[in-house]
Amino acid sequence: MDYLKLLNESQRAAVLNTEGPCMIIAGAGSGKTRVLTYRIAHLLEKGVDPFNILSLTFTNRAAKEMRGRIEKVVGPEAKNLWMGTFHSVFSRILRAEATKIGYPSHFTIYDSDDSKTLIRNIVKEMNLDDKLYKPNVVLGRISGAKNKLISVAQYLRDASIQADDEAALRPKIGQIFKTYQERCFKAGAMDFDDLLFNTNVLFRDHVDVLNKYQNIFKYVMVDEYQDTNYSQYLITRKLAAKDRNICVVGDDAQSIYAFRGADITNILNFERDYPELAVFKLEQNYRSTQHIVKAANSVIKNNKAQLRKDVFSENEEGNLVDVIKASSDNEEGKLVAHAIFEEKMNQHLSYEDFAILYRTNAQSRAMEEALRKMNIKYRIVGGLSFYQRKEIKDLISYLRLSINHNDEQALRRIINYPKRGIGDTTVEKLIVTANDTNHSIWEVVSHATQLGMGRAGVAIDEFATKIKSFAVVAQQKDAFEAATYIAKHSGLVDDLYADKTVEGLARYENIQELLNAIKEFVDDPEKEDKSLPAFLQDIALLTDADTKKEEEGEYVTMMTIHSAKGLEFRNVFIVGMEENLFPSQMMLSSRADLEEERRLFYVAITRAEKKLTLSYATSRYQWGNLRSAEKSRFVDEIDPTYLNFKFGDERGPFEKVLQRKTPVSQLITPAKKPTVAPNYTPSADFTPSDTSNLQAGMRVEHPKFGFGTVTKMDTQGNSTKAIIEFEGVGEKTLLLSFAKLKVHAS
Ligand SMILES: Nc1ncnc2c1ncn2[C@@H]1O[C@H](COP(=O)(O)OP(=O)(O)OP(=O)(O)O)[C@@H](O)[C@H]1O
Ligand SMILES: [Mg+2]
Repeated sequence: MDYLKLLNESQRAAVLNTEGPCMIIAGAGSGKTRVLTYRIAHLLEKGVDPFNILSLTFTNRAAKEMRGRIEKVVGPEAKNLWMGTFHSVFSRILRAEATKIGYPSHFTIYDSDDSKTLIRNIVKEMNLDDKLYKPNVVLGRISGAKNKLISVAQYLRDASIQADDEAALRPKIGQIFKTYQERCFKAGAMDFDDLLFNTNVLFRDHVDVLNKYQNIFKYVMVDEYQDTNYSQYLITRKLAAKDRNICVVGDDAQSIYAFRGADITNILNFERDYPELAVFKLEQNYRSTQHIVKAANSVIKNNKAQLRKDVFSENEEGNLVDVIKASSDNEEGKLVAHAIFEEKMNQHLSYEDFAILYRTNAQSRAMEEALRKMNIKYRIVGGLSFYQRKEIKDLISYLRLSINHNDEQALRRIINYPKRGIGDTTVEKLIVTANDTNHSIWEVVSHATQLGMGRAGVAIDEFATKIKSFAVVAQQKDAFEAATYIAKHSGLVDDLYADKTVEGLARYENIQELLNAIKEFVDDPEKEDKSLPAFLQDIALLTDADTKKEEEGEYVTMMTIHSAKGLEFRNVFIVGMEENLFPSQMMLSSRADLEEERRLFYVAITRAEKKLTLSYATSRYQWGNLRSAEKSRFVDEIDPTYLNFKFGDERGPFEKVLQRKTPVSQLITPAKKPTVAPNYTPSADFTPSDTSNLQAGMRVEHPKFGFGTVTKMDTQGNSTKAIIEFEGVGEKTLLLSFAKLKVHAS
């Protein structure tokens, strides 16, 4: 019971109070997540079966971390806990039960790109004005409705739930919504919101299923409860209705997802639903210095809508909050980069101790440039992730279509990629036929020759045959073997391979990287299901905050404030503290919006443990124009006793750094070598490459990297990697089943 010693009195009380409904609404850094973690550990110690505990977190990463901590207390049993985001836990349940609500168990999960493309297509098919019916706007409306559990029928019936401008400006949103749902259903696909919407449908229409899960989840816990929407609220309420062992933790002052339907009334509803509720208050912040906590308090007290809390810290007083003023966004980047470098050197820190937070992803560019110039390594969380790249989406579409032939978005993406003579008109024809006859596009595709599609018919037929053969492979092999097979036989690899530009090579390497990721998935002892559908589900459910690439070394973390929720860093920089940027221009028209923006600032401040720095620029490029900018009102809301202004003209320590004659270079990792061998022309034909006897020391040739020597072979399971030092290019790790290599005598 050592873990109980790691808690203060109120935290301990909340941990020990395992039975019945319980709510902890408490300030930032007060140990809410810690309480949840040890509460679960405590339940397990008391003998509760891990299979009976459900814990819902904000990101999959948070779940993983929590599981790790619990494992330290109770051992490997922690693996059996149900943990993850709402979307990942409930998609797992939907997989098992999908057929009950008319979906295939291998349903596809549409990401927001798929959803928007589908909407764009529907708008086109309906001959509507695409400037009025922008995919973003339409998807926003559809998503808003689903999060409130409003069905298409209800939406069409009840004009009062439509937004103000709809009747006049966009009267067809309801119709688009209807077609969109029909098309998703026909494609055997659910979008993100459907995962929650359909879980509610499942539990509403199938009492036996609901009972089953009520009996499984004897204890339900939700972190970041302030950011749940109505649909999530209802799911947890239904699940907990039998045993009423539900514990939610959150902080109303950190509610930042109203735009996605998060609803603060869920906290009030909770009190109404469970009159026997035990409420715990935590007020001591363990994360931050006193100055940081006080600065945060002075900001949030400007909000009218909030539950009263007195958050205090008994940590050291700490540094004042630095405020950096720069003359431009580029200078801001430079000053921040220098401040990071300076602080790291003076305090003997690691780059891992630093985070740069911004309001929108677009702000990362100037920061990245500055960091790169200083050779400070950084990693961006979220943003355009690996899985959104074109070539990756192409291969994933092949994988998806092999698993679910009805997947319309996947099919449209690759039916003529690589080119196989199925032109746009043919594709249009297929879609019209599918819509007119109420079939899925695949059903039309697989009967193309009967439908008299002419010459294209043959190509379509071949395509269908290919996909069917992929399905067979996917059924028999693990995710890695299946994906490698599909990558090769789809023609995609050859197509990328034929592109000899630097970008082409990068795309080719990305495909390799995806296969590496699948290999890792298959080799992960924690994954029970190694099949292709399991892998696809895994990646479909990554949240923005999950897309951090795990790389060796020390990196400064960069991300939006939204993604930083729940995290903590020793040193935090909040950049772009300017009017119209933060608070965002779009959030200035109502008090509610402005208060949400202020809560976002509160979240940002409270991520810092020891030191907080705010920065702003007096001019900035936005949409290609240089604009003058003004310091954010939020800076002025902080009690000036806690601030230390560092103006551009009295830079002091900065000046010294800026003038330093690059001693910095000694810390620099050498610039990346080019990835294409310089002045190299292939000496041979690479098609029949036999690498079965490849060994360290052998000399090889690669059509892009040129000549090299094998330094190491690495076999794991049935996959072998060769580590090769290429002349003029450097070391590369290649998967043998995939690499085109010619072996020369050593
Ligand atoms: N009783 C305690 N003794 C020492 N450290 C603690 C204690 N409680 C919490 N902490 C530490 O304080 C930090 C903040 O805790 P935690 O992340 O659980 O807070 P939180 O309330 O979930 O914060 P947020 O509102 O940002 O989600 C963590 O580093 C945690 O380990
Ligand atoms: Mg937390």
